[in-house]
Amino acid sequence: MVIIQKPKINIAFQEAVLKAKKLNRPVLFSHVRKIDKMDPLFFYHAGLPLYQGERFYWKDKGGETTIVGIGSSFIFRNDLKESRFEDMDQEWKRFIHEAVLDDGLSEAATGPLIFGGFSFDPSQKKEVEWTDFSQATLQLPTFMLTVKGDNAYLTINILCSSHDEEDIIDKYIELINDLLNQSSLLITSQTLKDTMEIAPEQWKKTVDEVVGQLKMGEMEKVVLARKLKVSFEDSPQSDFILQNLLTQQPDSFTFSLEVLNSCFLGASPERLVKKTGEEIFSTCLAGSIGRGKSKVEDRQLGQELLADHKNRHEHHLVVEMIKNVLEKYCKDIDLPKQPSLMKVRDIQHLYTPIKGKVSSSNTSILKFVEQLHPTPALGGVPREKAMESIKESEKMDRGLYAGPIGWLDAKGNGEFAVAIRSGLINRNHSYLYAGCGVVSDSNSESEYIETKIKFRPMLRAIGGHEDEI
Ligand SMILES: C=C(O[C@@H]1C=C(C(=O)O)C=C[C@H]1O)C(=O)O
Ligand SMILES: [Mg+2]
Repeated sequence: MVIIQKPKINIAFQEAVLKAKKLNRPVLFSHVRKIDKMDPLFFYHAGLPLYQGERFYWKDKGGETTIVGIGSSFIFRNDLKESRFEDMDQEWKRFIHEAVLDDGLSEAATGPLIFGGFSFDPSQKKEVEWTDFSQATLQLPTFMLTVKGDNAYLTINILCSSHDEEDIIDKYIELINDLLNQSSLLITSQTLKDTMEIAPEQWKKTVDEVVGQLKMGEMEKVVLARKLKVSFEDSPQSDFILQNLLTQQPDSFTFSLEVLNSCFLGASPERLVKKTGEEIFSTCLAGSIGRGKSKVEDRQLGQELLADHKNRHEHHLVVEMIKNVLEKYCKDIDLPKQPSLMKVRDIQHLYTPIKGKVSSSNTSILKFVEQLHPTPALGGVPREKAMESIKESEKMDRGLYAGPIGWLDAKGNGEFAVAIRSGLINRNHSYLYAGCGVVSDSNSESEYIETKIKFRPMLRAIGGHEDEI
């Protein structure tokens, strides 16, 4: 049983309250401590009764860092089209500048941290299912569990106002002790009523039209996506879907972002960018083929993908673009000459990891997010033209799908994945998204099948069956 005791926190907390009174504006108090390791899903689920709509979950691809946030001490929202990354960066820096940090550990991904997502295209007309999200929605959790290997850390973030009394800390200590001592994991499943593909034939026609434009040399690549609408008997719990994603897609970034009545979640194989101190990591992931039924068939398919001209072209465009961005802001770049294969449960991809060191230590992770998003793995080449084409031909709001999702801490560390293999839950409905890179030698039927495979991870996780589409 973990018990957090008051006296240790008290002095720093009083300092924050006094500072808020002196400045006459809210001041963040953030306390970090090491705790006994616990299952992050237990912690997430413990927050369900009191904090549904204010939780998040993040596990990185290698399972090295898991972060769970419960309760929202502050929510950073931005609806500006042009400057949302820069604004968020500035706002976050200002916010933590005045904070009182009670943190003797200085571990990455602990202490004040914001987690959230950016929409794919802020100039897209918003559809009703995305109402709960802004173009940038990042949450500073009240209680946060960070698990790294065998170590676990608890962060408490309290936004002290000038009217707060020093004893409000008691309320938080009581709440966190309840959350930490949750002893059972009773996650309820839900019944899926109906699954509907949105205009599949129309989508194939659109792919044909775009292929026509690509053949005329108007663009080199456009990523086209489509969606599935799923209805449930009752409003589904994100806990259930998350639990499935964690067990069914162990080699992916797994994320859940609950905001008001919605939850956006998924299991993506694709890193956009990670920053640890001075080090920058990104991933070029594009070009796909299914998994084989046997080891031999699987290896053959992998070899076929590595040798396939159309897929290599799709991939190459992504490598060139990410390389250009890293060359602008980094030194000591390490980029393999040839792609390798990344295999996840349902699909294999061409994969080229890339890393470097920031040339100037004040280049923030959000600068990289701004420069990289959208890579040609989700947008296209040339970027602006492809974005216009997507808006015109897809006729849907991608919302947070294909956008950057992840976290940054007060020390400048962070990681963002590309929010693919994902879906939105909104009351009794869920919307799943999948896309594919269209190039001049694409075939609409094969691209359709590729998106079908990419729906599978989410469809399975929400309790559906792959034959349903
Ligand atoms: C667009 C998606 O995936 C992207 C497209 C890929 C492709 O077309 O080969 C491969 C990986 C992802 O970068 C998706 O999963 O929705
Ligand atoms: Mg493809």
